[in-house]
Amino acid sequence: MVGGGKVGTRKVMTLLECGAMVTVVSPEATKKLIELADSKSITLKKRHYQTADLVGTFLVIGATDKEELNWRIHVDAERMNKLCNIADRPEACNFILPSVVSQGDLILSISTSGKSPAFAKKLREDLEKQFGEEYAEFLHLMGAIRKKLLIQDHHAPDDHKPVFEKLIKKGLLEMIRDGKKEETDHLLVQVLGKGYEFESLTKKVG
Ligand SMILES: C[C@@]1(CC(=O)O)C2=NC(=C\c3[nH]c(c(CCC(=O)O)c3CC(=O)O)Cc3[nH]c(c(CC(=O)O)c3CCC(=O)O)/C=C3\N/C(=C\2)[C@@H](CCC(=O)O)[C@]3(C)CC(=O)O)/[C@H]1CCC(=O)O
Ligand SMILES: NC(=O)c1ccc[n+]([C@@H]2O[C@H](COP(=O)([O-])OP(=O)(O)OC[C@H]3O[C@@H](n4cnc5c(N)ncnc54)[C@H](O)[C@@H]3O)[C@@H](O)[C@H]2O)c1
Repeated sequence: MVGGGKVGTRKVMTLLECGAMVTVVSPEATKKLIELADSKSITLKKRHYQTADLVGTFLVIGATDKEELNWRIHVDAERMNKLCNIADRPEACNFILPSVVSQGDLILSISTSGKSPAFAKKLREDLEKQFGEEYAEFLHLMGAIRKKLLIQDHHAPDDHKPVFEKLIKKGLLEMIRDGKKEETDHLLVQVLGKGYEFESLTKKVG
C-alpha cells in the first residue's frame, strides 16, 4: 500500500480482513495505521515511495494524494506484472475493488463498474439489513449436511441435488430465522433420515 491516508487506511483494513500480509509505504500515516504497526499487524515504512518497494509483493495499491506519483506506481506495477489498484484512477487499475457484504460464509460482492462507488456503498448497507445471521447459520448447516452426504454416505452429486433443492424449497432458512427448532429437525429427518438433526450436524463440524 502506497499512501497511508484516509483511503489507504480503508483499503488496508480490507486487505487485513482477507488475510493479507500488508506493508504500507507513506511519510505520514493515520493513527489507525500507526496502531496497527505498533501491534505488528502491518509493516509501516515511514518514507517516500521507491520503485524497489514493489519487489516481492503480490498486489499493489496506490492511494497517495499525488496524481503523478499514483501514475508512476501504476507504470512500475505494470512493468513488474503486479495486480494493481490506484484509488483515484480507474483507468490505471488492472482490477477494481467491490463493496462486500459478508454473513458467515455468504459473500455478496457489489460493483457498479466504477460508475458510482457511493451507490455501491448504499447497496451494501441495504443488503446488510436484508441478509441477517440466519444466512450464516443456514450455510453452516448446509455445509455440514453436504460434507456428511459426500464423505460419510458416499452420495453421488446427482443424488443429492434434489435433496438440497427440497430443503431450500420447504423453507429451511425461514425455519432457522424464526427459531423453529422442532420444525427444522422434522424437515431434516423427513428429507435426509435419522442422524441429520440440527444439533448433531452442527456440533460435529464445530
Ligand atoms: C466499493 C469501494 C471499495 C473500496 O475502495 O474499499 C470503492 N469505493 C468505495 C467508496 C467510495 N469511493 C469514493 C467515494 C465518494 C463518493 C463518490 O465519489 O462516489 C466513496 C463513498 C464514501 O467514501 O462514502 C470516491 C471515488 N472512488 C473512485 C473514484 C475515482 C473515479 O471514479 O474516477 C472516486 C472519486 C475520488 C475523488 O473524489 O477524487 C474509484 C473507485 N472506487 C471503487 C471502490 C472502485 C469502483 C467500485 C464500484 O464502482 O462499485 C474504483 C473505480 C477503483 C477502486 O478504488 O477500486 C468503497 C465502498 C466501500 C463500502 O463502504 O462498502
Ligand atoms: N477510490 C476511492 O474510494 C477514493 C475515495 C476518496 C478519494 N480517493 C482518492 O485517493 C487519493 C488519496 O485520498 P486520501 O483521502 O486518502 O488522501 P490523504 O491526503 O488522506 O492521504 C494521502 C497519503 O499519501 C501519502 N503520500 C504522499 N506522498 C507520498 C509518497 N511520495 N510516497 C508514499 N506516500 C505518500 C501521504 O503521506 C498521505 O498519507 C486521492 O487522490 C483521492 O482523490 C479515492
